Amino acid sequence: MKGKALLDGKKPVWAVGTMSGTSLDGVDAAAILTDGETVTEFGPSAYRAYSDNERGALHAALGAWQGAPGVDAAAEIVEAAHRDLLLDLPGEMIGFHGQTLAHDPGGLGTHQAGDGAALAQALGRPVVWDFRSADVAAGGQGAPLAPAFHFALAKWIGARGPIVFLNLGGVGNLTWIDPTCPGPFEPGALLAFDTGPANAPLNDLMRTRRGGEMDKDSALALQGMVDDRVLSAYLANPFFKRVPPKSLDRDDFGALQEAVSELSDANAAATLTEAAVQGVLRAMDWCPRPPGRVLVTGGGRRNPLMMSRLGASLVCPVIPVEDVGLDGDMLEAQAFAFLAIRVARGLPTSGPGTTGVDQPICGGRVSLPHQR
Ligand SMILES: Nc1ncnc2c1ncn2[C@@H]1O[C@H](COP(=O)(O)OP(=O)(O)OP(=O)(O)O)[C@@H](O)[C@H]1O
Ligand SMILES: CC(=O)N[C@H]1[C@@H]2OC[C@@H](O2)[C@@H](O)[C@@H]1O[C@H](C)C(=O)O
Repeated sequence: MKGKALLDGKKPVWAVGTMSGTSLDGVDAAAILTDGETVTEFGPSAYRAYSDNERGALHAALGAWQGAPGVDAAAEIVEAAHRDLLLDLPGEMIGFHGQTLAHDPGGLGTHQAGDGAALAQALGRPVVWDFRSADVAAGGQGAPLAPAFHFALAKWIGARGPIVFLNLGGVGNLTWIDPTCPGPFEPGALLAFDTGPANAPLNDLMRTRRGGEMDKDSALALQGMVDDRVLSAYLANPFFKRVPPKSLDRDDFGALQEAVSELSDANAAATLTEAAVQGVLRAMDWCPRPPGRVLVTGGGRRNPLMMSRLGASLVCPVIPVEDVGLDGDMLEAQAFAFLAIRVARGLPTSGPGTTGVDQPICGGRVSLPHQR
């Protein structure tokens, strides 16, 4: 269904957005009151962790496309987690991202597991979903999509000059913003792209070698030394020279994972942490003008080594988004609530500066309850 029919006028609406991110830790859900252009109010949020079994099944389905073995099971895990989580959260509309299993914008497309139409039926509320496919079909990267929300947040915090939002999730992505532009898709307002792997390779290392979930508080990396040979080989990847916008699949840097396999646990963790940092530093070189601040969101802002290395390497302050009154655990979920309202109003969700698509485009499908 066309989004435009769903919401007329500019009255702010409560929407709930969800994100099941590339770290595979669980599902975040957060409500915001918005007209899709400005944020009026932040609402309640909730988190549902995946169990070890669920995470294992999702992990096993990574890289799989529709119809492949394991994909239906993965989709059911994602939908069940959302049914649990969303029952108690208010919101007239849901922005459902799903779980990215595979992302190949120049080739096979992009694949988020989870059926928004089934969720709309189960929850009795309209669900906006499949946010990335239309952008990819139009020649865009299909990611990142949070930048339109980052732009609204830059206005919300009263930024007067260029700033950067840096998301350190499973994959890293940054958004450079000129908040003096009237809208997110005016030429020059945004430049956004993925920076490289962030927490995903570290999480995988901890899972396979230590049976853990993450390198909590950089405990392991702090005991190790960066392997310069592995790091240089990683940084020679042509991805870093590619002009943005550009996006990544979670496991695009498999060679890095392989290269650290010969290192000790601690040296591997130190090297993967530094690889995430170096990806961001390379990315910062693409900023059209130096930002006044880098506002960090996503779980990596809790990684003390990653944060101190970034802080020591960049000339501007690098601070968690909490320092400007935002919630770094829920920011991406909030983004998909915001994007849902944009879709419902027929507003663009991506543009040349964010996904490289030729013209701003409104992605996302709307499914109403009782209408499959
Ligand atoms: N205290 C901590 N110390 C080190 N790392 C942490 C800490 N807390 C969280 N993390 C890292 O952050 C990850 C979760 O980040 P986040 O929730 O932003 O990822 P995501 O939403 O799945 O990713 P993406 O933005 O790629 O979709 C954890 O899996 C872990 O790697
Ligand atoms: C294909 C896909 O799911 N990409 C994610 C992933 O996780 C971080 C980074 O890679 C970013 O490009 C994107 O997510 C955020 C929410 C985005 O679209 O803005």
